[in-house]
Amino acid sequence: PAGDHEAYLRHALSLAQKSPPKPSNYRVGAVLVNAATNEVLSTGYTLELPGNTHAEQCCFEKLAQKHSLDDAGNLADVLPDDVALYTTMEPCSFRLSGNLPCVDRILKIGAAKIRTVYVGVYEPEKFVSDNSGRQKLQDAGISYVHVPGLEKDILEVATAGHEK
Ligand SMILES: Nc1nc(=O)c(N)c(NC[C@H](O)[C@H](O)[C@H](O)COP(=O)(O)O)[nH]1
Ligand SMILES: [Zn+2]
Repeated sequence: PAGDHEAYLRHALSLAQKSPPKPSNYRVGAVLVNAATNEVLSTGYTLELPGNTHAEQCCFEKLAQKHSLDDAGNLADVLPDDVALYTTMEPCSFRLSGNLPCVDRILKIGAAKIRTVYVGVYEPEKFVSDNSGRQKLQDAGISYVHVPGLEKDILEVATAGHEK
């Protein structure tokens, strides 16, 4: 039910608040859920893992570590059939750092397992003006759902490290 979606995004937003503010990125939180059982499989927030890491990336890498996988791209081997990714900001399709975008990380895991991506906000124009993630995910057969209602809170947290 729709109410659950907001609850998962609020959980992701609470994770985003743990992210150290930086002027060059956004503070984002992500939660990976087994949609059939509502079990939370993994969580992540921006910079949680060492390096210039994204929330979704941390979500995947933590779960890969838990399953002794050296490449999160192989998570399909250990994921249940109907997984949902909740992320406060839509997955990146390009990163100014040149690191692998999270849309590509999702596509590597595959639509057979990650069925739906729920996002709280679209990426603002500040760093990357034309996030093409939605189209790429939908083209791969992944449902892409914007969950309304938390935009103001999500953006406030996401941009806390930016010059006012
Ligand atoms: N969905 C999402 N999750 C994150 O954890 C995060 N930090 C961003 N941010 C998107 C933004 O486009 C990139 O942060 C900049 O493009 C700079 O790229 P780096 O982050 O340095 O790789 N987006
Ligand atoms: Zn990303």
